[in-house]
Amino acid sequence: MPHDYEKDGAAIYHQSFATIRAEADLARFDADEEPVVVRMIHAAGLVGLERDVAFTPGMATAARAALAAGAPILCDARMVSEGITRPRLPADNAVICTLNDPRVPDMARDMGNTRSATALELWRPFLEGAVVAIGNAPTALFHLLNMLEDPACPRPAAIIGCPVGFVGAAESKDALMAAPPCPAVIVRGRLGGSAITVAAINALASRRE
Ligand SMILES: C/C1=C2N=C(/C=C3N=C(/C(C)=C4\N[C@@](C)([C@@H]5N=C1[C@](C)(CCC(=O)O)[C@H]5CC(=O)O)[C@@](C)(CC(=O)O)[C@@H]4CCC(=O)O)[C@@](C)(CC(=O)O)[C@@H]\3CCC(=O)O)C(C)(C)[C@@H]/2CCC(=O)O
Repeated sequence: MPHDYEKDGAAIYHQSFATIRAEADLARFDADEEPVVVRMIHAAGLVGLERDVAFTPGMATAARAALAAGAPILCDARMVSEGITRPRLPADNAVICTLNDPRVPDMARDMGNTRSATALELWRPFLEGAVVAIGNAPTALFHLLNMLEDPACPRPAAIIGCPVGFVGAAESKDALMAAPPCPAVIVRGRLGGSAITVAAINALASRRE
């Protein structure tokens, strides 16, 4: 007997988002934030994630405006940059991931840091007004915060700071929210990851759903 299952992609999304809106407590999010949180929950398959999502005031509005104005999107990992749905982007925005640049391994050895963190040194020409998406590497978020301690370092328009894991993830996100250098959103604690981060970008790039 063949399995019967939903085969219409739009219907699957519709049903998922309706389930999330029925089950999650989204009351504290504004109209620009709510669709972002819905997509983050959707990517993680985890109602309850909303309790750990923290925006600085106006972050979602600022990120939407930056993307509409053509801001580049700077990603820590290819898993993030590859997940961004290009047709959603409002201004054919550049999506940049420098992790696999051939200069990075030698630079990382010289800097004594991970490739993920070191790759951010190649962001400097693109950083002003950019939307940053860090979904994997805690060291990348820590290094970005260190770069931005220099007042001469160009400022991004917004940071999605959702690295994941057990070493440095919670600490790097706490550091971001303790002194945000620009509008930011995080998922507190160990939770995070490339899929959740991509989902946030894809929501911010879309008209409200
Ligand atoms: C310590 C690292 C962590 N990686 C995690 C989780 C995942 N990483 C995957 C993959 C495929 C990649 N991770 C690298 C970024 C690699 N991961 C690290 C580093 C060693 C250090 C980063 C850091 O601590 O901040 C890092 C290498 C580096 O020198 O920077 C990756 C580049 C490794 C590689 O393939 O060379 C690669 C990224 C590929 C890309 O997309 O461009 C996983 C899929 C794991 C797997 O393969 O099993 C997974 C994905 C998680 C996600 O949602 O993004 C952690 C948990 C973040 C961990 C850091 C924290 C910890 O607690 O250990």
